[in-house]
Amino acid sequence: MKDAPHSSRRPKAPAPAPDTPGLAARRAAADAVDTVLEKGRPLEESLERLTRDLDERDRALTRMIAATALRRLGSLRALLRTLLERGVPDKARRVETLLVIGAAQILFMDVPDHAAVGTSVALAGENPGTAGFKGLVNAVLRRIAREGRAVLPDVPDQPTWMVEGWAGAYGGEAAEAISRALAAEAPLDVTAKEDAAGWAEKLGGRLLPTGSIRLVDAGNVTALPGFAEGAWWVQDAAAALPARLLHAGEGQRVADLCAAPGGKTAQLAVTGAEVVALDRSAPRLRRLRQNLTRLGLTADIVEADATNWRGGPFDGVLIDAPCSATGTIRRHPDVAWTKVPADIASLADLQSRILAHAARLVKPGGRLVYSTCSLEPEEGERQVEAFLARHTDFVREPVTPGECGIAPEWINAAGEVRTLPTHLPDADARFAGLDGFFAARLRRK
Ligand SMILES: C[S@@+](CC[C@H](N)C(=O)[O-])C[C@H]1O[C@@H](n2cnc3c(N)ncnc32)[C@H](O)[C@@H]1O
Repeated sequence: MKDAPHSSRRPKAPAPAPDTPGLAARRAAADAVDTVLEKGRPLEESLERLTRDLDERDRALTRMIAATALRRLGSLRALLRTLLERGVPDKARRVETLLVIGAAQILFMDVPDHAAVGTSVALAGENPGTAGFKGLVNAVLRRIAREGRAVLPDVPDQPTWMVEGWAGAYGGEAAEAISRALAAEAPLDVTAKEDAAGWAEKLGGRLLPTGSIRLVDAGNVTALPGFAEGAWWVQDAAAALPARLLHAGEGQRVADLCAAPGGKTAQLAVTGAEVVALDRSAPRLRRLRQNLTRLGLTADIVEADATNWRGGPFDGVLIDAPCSATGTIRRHPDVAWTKVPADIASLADLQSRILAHAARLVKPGGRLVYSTCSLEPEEGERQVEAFLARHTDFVREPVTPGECGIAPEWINAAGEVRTLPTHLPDADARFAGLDGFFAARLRRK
C-alpha cells in the first residue's frame, strides 16, 4: 500500500462532537498507550487517571483496548511496517498509536470494524499534528479489517532484547513459546482463606492442584460472591507458591519483607503464624492494610527499608523481591515496554542487598524463601547462587515434586521453583498458563 499523502496544507479538521459513542474510551486508551511508551509509566496508573470521568463500560473498554494493544505491540508494529512504505511518520508518533489501537480492536476484539476505524480516524482529526494523516489511518485500518489476522507477521510481541534473554536462559524454542504464552490474556486466579474446594464451586471456578482457584470470564471481581466478606483474594497460582514453601504455622514468627499489597502476607497470616509485614512504600502499605482489613486478617505492619531494618530473629523470612516482573506480562503487558536491560541490573543489585540483610534476621534452623515474578535468571537462579557462595551458613532446602501441588516440571535441577507462562497447559486456552515465578527455599544451619 502506498502511504497517503502527508499533506500539511489540508484545512484543520473540525473537532468531533464530544458525544461520539466510544470516542472518549478510545482517546483514553490512546493516551494510556502513549504514556506507557513515552514516559515508561505503568498502565494501571495511567488508566486510573485517564478514565476517572468515564462510566464503568467505557472504563472497561479503555482498559481492554490499551492492554490488547500493548500485549500485541510487537506484531502490530511489524504489521504497520509491512503496510507503510515510508514507515510511521516520525513527527507524528500519535499516528502509530491510533493505528495500533485501531488494529488491536479489529484483529483481537469483538468490536465492529467500522467503530474501530471511525474512532481512530476521528482521533487523528482532533489534533493539528495528526489531522493530515486521517486518510492514511482510514486506508490502513480498512485494509487490516479486509485482510484480517492473515496479514499479521508471526514475530514476538515483546522487545527483541527480552526474547533473546529468554532464549539464552531456556533455549530458542522455549523462548518462542514463552513469548506466545505471554501474549495471551491470563485467567483470574484467587486464593481462598479456607475451604478452597467449596469456594471453587461457589465461584464456578476450577480448583488447581496447588490449591488456587481459577476462573475465566469472571467480570467485575468485587461483585463476585465472597469478595465483600473477605473469603478470598486475587493472586496468580504461581504467586501463591512462595509463601506456601515457608510452611508457616501457629507458634512461629515470620517476616514478609517486601509485603505490599499483601497477597503473601495474607497467606502467612491465615496459617496462624505471627506475621511482620514490612515494605518501604507507604502508599502500597495502605493498600496492604485495606486488603487485610477486608480479609479479617492481622499482621504487624512496618514501613521500613528491608536492606537495613533491625528486627527478628524469625522462624521464617519471605523476600518477594522488587523485580522486573517480566513473568507477569500476561497480566501487565506494559511491563514489556517500560523495562530496559539496565533495570534488570539495578534491580538485581537491590535484590542482593535485601537478601544479604535478610540473612541476619533468620534464626539458626529457620527458613528463608526468596522469590521474584521475573523470567530473568539474574533475578532468580543467579541471585541465589551468588547468595549461597557468600553465605556458607545457608543451604538450599529443595522443593519436592508434589509439595504444595507443585508439578515436577516446575522444579529445576537445584530444587528451586521455576514456573513459566507455558506451564499448566490446558485444552481450553483460557484456562492455561502460570505467571513466570522463581522461588528458592534456603535454611540457616
Ligand atoms: C513484588 S512486590 C511485593 C508483592 C507482595 N509480596 C504481594 O504478594 O502482594 C515488591 C515490593 O517490594 C517493595 N520494596 C522495594 N524495595 C524495598 C526495600 N528496599 N525494602 C522494603 N520493601 C521494598 C515494594 O514497595 C513492593 O511493594
